[in-house]
Amino acid sequence: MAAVPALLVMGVSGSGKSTVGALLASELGWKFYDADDYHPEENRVKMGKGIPLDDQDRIPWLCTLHDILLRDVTSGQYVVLACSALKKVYRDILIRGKDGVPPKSDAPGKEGKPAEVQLLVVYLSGSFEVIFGRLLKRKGHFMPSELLQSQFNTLEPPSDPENFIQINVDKSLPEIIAIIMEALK
Ligand SMILES: Nc1ncnc2c1ncn2[C@@H]1O[C@H](COP(=O)(O)OP(=O)(O)O)[C@@H](O)[C@H]1O
Ligand SMILES: O=C(O)[C@H](O)[C@@H](O)[C@H](O)[C@H](O)COP(=O)(O)O
Repeated sequence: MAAVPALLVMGVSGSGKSTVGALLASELGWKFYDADDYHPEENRVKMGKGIPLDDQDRIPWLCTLHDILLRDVTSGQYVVLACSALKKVYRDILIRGKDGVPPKSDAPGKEGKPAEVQLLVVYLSGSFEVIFGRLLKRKGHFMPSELLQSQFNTLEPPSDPENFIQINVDKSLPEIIAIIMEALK
């Protein structure tokens, strides 16, 4: 697999993004970002009330994350981002910024190619039952476990031609890290 300067660890709430992402960044010596830390207050309040986010809530947040990734990668900093990135269009925004948002039909065409972040997507997949069980045990987090079904409903697993690997969350953390390290060789 070609070398990439950025890893996106994605999946539904409770799939292990933050845990795997932080471990991986530490193992690789790369900078770690947790997308949860970049949600505006309104998004946190909304999720805290048990209301799922929609595209309007997520798109500005994803654009901010793209800007951070692009800034770091352009300066030679390698990064790991843990982010739900549930839909294909969300991952496109992380890669291409707002140019990843599908244009409105009357929008004029864009000249030139937008700046892209080359990333490998690590998709943490698992059953509703396993992940719900982990969320129930997780303490001190603003995300209510009742939102998990909406996360599964929104989820568009990555598929070709996206640059991705899929790992089942039934595996232990050391196994998951080893698989990702192998994919980076
Ligand atoms: N592979 C794993 N095996 C067992 N427990 C895990 C695994 N990955 C994550 N966990 C646990 O599951 C819970 C959810 O993980 P977390 O990283 O917070 O998920 P996310 O960031 O995707 O919401 C945490 O309590 C974490 O310790
Ligand atoms: O796009 C979203 O709906 C959110 O990003 C969501 O997917 C995320 O899961 C929350 O921020 C809770 O954080 P945890 O993923 O850590 O539960």
